[in-house]
Amino acid sequence: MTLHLQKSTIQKRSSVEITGSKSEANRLLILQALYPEISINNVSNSDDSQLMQKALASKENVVDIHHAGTAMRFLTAYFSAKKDREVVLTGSQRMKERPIKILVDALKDLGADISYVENEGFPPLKIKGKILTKSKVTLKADVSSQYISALLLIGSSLENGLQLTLDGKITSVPYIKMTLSLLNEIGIENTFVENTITVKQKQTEVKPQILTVESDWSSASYFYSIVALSDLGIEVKLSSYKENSLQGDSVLAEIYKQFGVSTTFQNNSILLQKTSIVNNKTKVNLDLSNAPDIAQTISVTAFGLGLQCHLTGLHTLKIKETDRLVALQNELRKFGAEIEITNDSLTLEAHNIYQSSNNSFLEKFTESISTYNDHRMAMAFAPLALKQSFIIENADVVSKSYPDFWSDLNQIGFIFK
Ligand SMILES: O=C(O)C1=C[C@@H](OP(=O)(O)O)[C@@H](O)[C@H](O)C1
Ligand SMILES: C=C(OP(=O)(O)O)C(=O)O
Repeated sequence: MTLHLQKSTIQKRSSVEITGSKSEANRLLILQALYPEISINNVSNSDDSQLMQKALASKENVVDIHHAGTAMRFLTAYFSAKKDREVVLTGSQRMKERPIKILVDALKDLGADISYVENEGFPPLKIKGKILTKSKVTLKADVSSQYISALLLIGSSLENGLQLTLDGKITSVPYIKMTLSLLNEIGIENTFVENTITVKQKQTEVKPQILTVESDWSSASYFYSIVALSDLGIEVKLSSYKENSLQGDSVLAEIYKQFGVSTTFQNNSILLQKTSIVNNKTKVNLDLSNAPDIAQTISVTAFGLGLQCHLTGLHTLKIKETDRLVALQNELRKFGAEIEITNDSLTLEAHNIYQSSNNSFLEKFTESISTYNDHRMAMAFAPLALKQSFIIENADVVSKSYPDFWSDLNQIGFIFK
């Protein structure tokens, strides 16, 4: 689907209900498969969570999780420890390029039987489930926290629990803490001290309980960007959110203050308001190693406001749905951005493209934005429609995390052709 976004203005006041966090949902779905006493409310309607549910219910020999990174990693651990189940776990072409050796080696150290079907170090994987007898393992922690969460999620079902030693600088830490908090919520004891995490074996039954998934903060980021690029006084209310979130991307509330957006927690909602005009001399300087999924949103917001911006801690972006650093560079340049990237950083120069008279830039702009099979490319660029009309290619990629994205944008005032 090619989407022609028209230059739009959003309503003065609007509200949007956002689907559950796919990160929380995919963890709880694994835990529910291990402990059926758990019920889950507000499961994400994202493709990634639908695929996780389908995979867990499947009796087939081949399980295909398409683009879903968390499903790939979490199910690798889950199937490894599932006695008498043999499965080939595969995914999209991109998934076959996303490394998994660190997790596979750690599981093998615990006793798992996993082999590579195509290329060493990458999916698809042939997994022969068995009882994992060992409990101590060391793994590299600077590539993806999902390998760590995958192990932690099955830790309490292992004979002797789990003791992980993390090697190197730990990346995406809030996602590891989210996993541990959810384990805590269902009564699984764990500790995280310096570089060692322990998960105790579950001795007693998990109590029947309902867990409610908070709405997705990464999805909220696009509304932060929309409000930041809108006029003073604009308000968008998002539900359902809480002040003490398990999601690291809730740091948005703090980050977007420098883009003139205030956040007020009200019952189960957040009210985003454009409360100040941003000085064009503002220099945005952020380390996003704890919140990699909002790097694209923040880059586009900074560009839309014409601000200088230097983002670091982006070393994981190259192995996500696409090489997000290259994708951002290619697409922001189409809008006239001066942007430089390294393997772990991105720098944007200040500009006054949108301040210059009569949208002179707009007339020059004919290209359309490529999305690289990456939902976040489509969603991060959409707010620029508040500045000018443009085309988004393969706009349906958004369904990976946020299937209702375009209808929600339409509801608040975005116009499409
Ligand atoms: O555990 C999770 O739910 C996630 C962890 C992060 O990945 P990395 O740890 O690979 O950075 C994040 O980018 C991804 O969208 C979801
Ligand atoms: C990186 C992401 O997802 P995953 O790694 O789970 O595919 C994401 O949603 O931005």
